[in-house]
Amino acid sequence: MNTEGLALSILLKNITKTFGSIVKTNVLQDINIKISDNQFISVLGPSGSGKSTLLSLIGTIETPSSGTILINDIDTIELNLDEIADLRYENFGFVFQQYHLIDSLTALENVIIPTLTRKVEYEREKNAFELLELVGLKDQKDLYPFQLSGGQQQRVAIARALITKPKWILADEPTGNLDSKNGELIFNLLKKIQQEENCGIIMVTHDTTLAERTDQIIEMNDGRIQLVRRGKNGSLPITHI
Ligand SMILES: Nc1ncnc2c1ncn2[C@@H]1O[C@H](COP(=O)(O)OP(=O)(O)OP(=O)(O)O)[C@@H](O)[C@H]1O
Repeated sequence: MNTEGLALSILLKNITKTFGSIVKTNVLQDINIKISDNQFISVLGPSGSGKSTLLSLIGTIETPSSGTILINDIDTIELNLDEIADLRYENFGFVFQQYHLIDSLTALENVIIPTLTRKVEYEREKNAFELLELVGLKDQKDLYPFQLSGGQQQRVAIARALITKPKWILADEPTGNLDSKNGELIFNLLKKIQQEENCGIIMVTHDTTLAERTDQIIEMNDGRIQLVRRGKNGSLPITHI
C-alpha cells in the first residue's frame, strides 16, 4: 500500500470487541485498518455487522477488548481517562442519526455547548455563528430545535460537531432520518466540510448510492471488514492492512 506523502492519523491493529461478561458477544474481530487524513470514508454493512461499534472505537467512546488503536501515533491504551477525553475533544466531532440537540437551547447555544467545559482561544459565540452560517442557518440562530426541520436540526448538529475544530467528523447514519432531498443536502454539506475545512469524515450509512460517492468504502459483515474499496471518484490508497 502506498501512503507516502499522506499523514496517517488513525490505525487500528488486530482489534476485537466483545460485549458481556457471562454471555459474551463477539462484535468485532480481526479489524486492521489505516486511515490517512482528510478522507471521506463510508462504512457499509448489514444491520448488526458492527459499523457503529467500529465508529465508537475510532472515536475512543468504546475501548477494544484486544488490539491497538493509534490516533496521531498515540497509543490510546496508554492514556488515562482525562488524556482520552482531551484526545477525543481535539480530534473528533460526532454526528448521530437522532440529532441529540438540547430542546431548551437555541441553535446557537446548542453549537456552543461542547466548548463550555474548555478554555478556548476563540470567541465562542462568534465562532458558533460562523459555523451556523457555514451550514446555511444563520437566520435560524435563535430558533429552538422544535422550530427547525429534521434537516435543519442535523445541520445544527454538524455545526456543533465542528466547533471544537476536529480533525475528523464521525457520523453515524447522519442521513438515516431524512428524506432523500435532505439526505442529499447533508451529504453535500459533509463533502464541503471535507474540502473546505480540512476535516476527514467517517460516515456509517445504509445508503449505498451515497457511499459510492465517498473516497473509500469499508464494507463490513458479521463483525469483520470484508472489503475496503474506492468509491466511484476515489483515487486514494486503500486502507485495509
Ligand atoms: N453495548 C452493547 N452490549 C452488548 N451488545 C452490543 C452492544 N453494542 C452493540 N452490541 C451488539 O453488537 C452488534 C453490532 O452492533 P452495531 O450497533 O455496531 O452494528 P451496526 O452494524 O451499526 O448495526 P445497525 O446498522 O443496525 O446500526 C449487534 O449484535 C449489537 O446487538
